[in-house]
Amino acid sequence: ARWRNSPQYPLPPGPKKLPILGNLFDIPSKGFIWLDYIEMCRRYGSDIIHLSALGNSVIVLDSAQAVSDLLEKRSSLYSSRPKSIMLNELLGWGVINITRPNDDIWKSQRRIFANTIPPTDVKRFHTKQIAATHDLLRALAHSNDIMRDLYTGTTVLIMDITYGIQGEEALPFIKTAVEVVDTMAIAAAPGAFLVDQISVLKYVPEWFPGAGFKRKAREWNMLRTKMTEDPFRVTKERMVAGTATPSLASIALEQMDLTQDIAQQEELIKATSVMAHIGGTDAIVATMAGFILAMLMNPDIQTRAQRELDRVLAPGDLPTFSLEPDLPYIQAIVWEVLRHQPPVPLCFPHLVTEDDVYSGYLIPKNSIIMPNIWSILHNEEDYPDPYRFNPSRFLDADGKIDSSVKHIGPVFGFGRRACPGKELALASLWIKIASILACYRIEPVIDEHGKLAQPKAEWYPGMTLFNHPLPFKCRFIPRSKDIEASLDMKFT
Ligand code: HEM
Repeated sequence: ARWRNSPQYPLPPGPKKLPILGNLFDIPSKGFIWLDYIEMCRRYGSDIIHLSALGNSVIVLDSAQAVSDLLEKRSSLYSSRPKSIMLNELLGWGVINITRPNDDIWKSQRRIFANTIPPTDVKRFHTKQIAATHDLLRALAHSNDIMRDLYTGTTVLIMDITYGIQGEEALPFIKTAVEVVDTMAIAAAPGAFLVDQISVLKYVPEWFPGAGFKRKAREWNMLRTKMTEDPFRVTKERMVAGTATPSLASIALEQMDLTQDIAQQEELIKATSVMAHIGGTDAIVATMAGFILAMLMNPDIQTRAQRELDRVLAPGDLPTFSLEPDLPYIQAIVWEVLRHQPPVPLCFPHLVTEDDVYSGYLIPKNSIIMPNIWSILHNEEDYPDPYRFNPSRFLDADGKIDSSVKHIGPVFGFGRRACPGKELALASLWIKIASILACYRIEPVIDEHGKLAQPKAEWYPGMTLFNHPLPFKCRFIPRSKDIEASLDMKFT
């Protein structure tokens, strides 16, 4: 085993372990696994439980307190990542920030992020965010595939921010990106591939019965290379030609230390860029789709948001970032969408690098730590009636932001590993949500009997670490023709 028991402290509670296999059959593997883990913690009456499977030690943390005590306050111990053979080695993703152990390569990539997308200066991307939002508004006017339009809009923006690849030029990159993110989500889920439990399996030849994972891995690795190399090449060519616009990749390339190994620095920038592309797409699309569903299911909330916008905007105007302080209800909607359906409900697993003791329990070195973000954001004490979609929970009696309500920070992870795209993501979501509500009434489609067909609001039920809605249909009905001029288009 890669971890060991201690004679002094017991392991945290958890299901009974079988010899060798441990809890292999207790580990949830069907979908919505965050709910299974909540249930398991309840069963053992503990906000920290222990599981093991074929030599891996897994700790599930179920409360804000435990997560803060360990992942935040003891961040130096709890900020590595488990090694996934499927994801890191066979698919080749071991080079990017999110999968990297807490080594120098990881630190360098975080530094590139901090220098090129600084959380204190997301303003530098406001113009790009507004342009992408207006493109999305135009696309939604005639949308017959909302998910596709949300993906397109999100990818176009992140390609601009990451590589300076703008508008329609970005479209060819989208197909690869969608496929890649799916493969990563499947490969990253603990227990998804047996190869991660039994590492010698990686040497099995591809044609061997049962070695389908190797064929998959080879195809998925080719996709990764394509997604990493193609856009980076474009940025470099443009820099040479003098036609590049500022982007994460171009700024980082300009900031390279020419006295050091250039090839090595380029590899780091390439990895940071593809990471931004991946991190900046899927969670935003899931959140936007979740927002649209929430508006369809809660027409009164939509009406209240539109009233707030109508009080602040002149007819024909679209929201700008300077209006943020005047639109607290829109802010509350953004937070509530993220809280109600967090896009990455079990975070990305952390790894503890030393033996530790917490609440009288041993946390063995090399344990995989799974903080349950879903559970933290559905805690009844912090968020009464947590399954109800209710943006007002973030506001006081005067409709202002109530600073005593717990912030949705956990949705972006913890400690030194916390999402470096947080501020960029919140700004993108805010402007898109405010603008869609200003421009359109979101309505169900009309069925063959002439009745409003309320969508079912279903979420992907398979085994994945990413929580996202299944495709659905709705109508975007322009609220006023006055906006046509701002968008430079005609609605009909
Ligand atoms: C709604 C949007 C987003 C959500 C909910 C989200 C959530 C998360 C979460 C939960 C983690 C894991 C943190 C941890 O392990 O403690 C993470 C990591 C990360 N995210 Fe995001 N993210 C979002 C958008 C973005 C964007 C826009 C970018 C980049 C432009 C980005 C880049 C990253 C990177 C690079 C990491 C890895 C950090 C590391 O391992 O050091 N994310 N994100």
